[in-house]
Amino acid sequence: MGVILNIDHLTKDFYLHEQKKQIKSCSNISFQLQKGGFIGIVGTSGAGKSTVLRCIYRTYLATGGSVIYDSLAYGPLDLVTADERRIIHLRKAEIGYVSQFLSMLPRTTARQHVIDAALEAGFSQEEAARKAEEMLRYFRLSEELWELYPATFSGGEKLRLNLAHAMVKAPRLLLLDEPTASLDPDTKLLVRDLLLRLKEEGTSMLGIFHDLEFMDGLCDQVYNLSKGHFADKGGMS
Ligand SMILES: Nc1ncnc2c1ncn2[C@@H]1O[C@H](COP(=O)(O)OP(=O)(O)OP(=O)(O)O)[C@@H](O)[C@H]1O
Repeated sequence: MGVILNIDHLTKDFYLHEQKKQIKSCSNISFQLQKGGFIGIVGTSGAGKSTVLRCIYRTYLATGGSVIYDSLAYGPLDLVTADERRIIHLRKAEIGYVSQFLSMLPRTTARQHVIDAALEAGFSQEEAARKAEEMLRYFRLSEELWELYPATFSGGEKLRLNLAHAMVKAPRLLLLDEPTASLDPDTKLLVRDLLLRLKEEGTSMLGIFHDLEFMDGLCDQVYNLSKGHFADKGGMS
């Protein structure tokens, strides 16, 4: 199968200019994700879990180390140093990211937001519209909301829209930052089923979840960031 993501001594420091203070967000993180694999990330609060995902997605620029991603478009590429144009292409076509927070253009309806993601991934207009509907239905976003701007949606509605937006692309690599944090148990199960389906279809995934039960049977390995090594399946070793 091979390795899709090789993270080597990844380090991110922040310098707070006003306080003249250096913050170590994550230090010397090294692990590999196999193609089609699913690694769950655990660790104490503040250990740097979100920072690692953001450095991979390049919303944060790492201060040290490398993140070699075996891309379809360019072959093996260091996401820490890759030029912005390539990063933008990979986000559109290959790498998905879901967090608890919705980020979208202000005057875009819920339906259009998901269609845009499918178009970016290369689907035709007709396919994009069909796939967007399928995802919105799957995540049970009420049809009454489809033509509205999501600014007024509830937390759970925003999250379900986020999931539809990320998953409509069926990305090659999916980064999940606590995507189920504010969901009810039924919707959590929907997310879990879809992640299992994506896994069967070959998507490689890296996810932060606080719910260890949710991770059970989904993740092949659990990486404990605070301890810097792979933990038992329960994630607590
Ligand atoms: N933009 C930023 N500027 C300054 N410090 C930051 C920034 N982002 C993260 N940090 C710091 O880096 C450390 C790690 O944060 P991060 O959000 O990655 O932790 P986490 O393991 O995901 O925590 P939690 O489980 O509580 O969400 C924290 O001390 C945080 O304050």
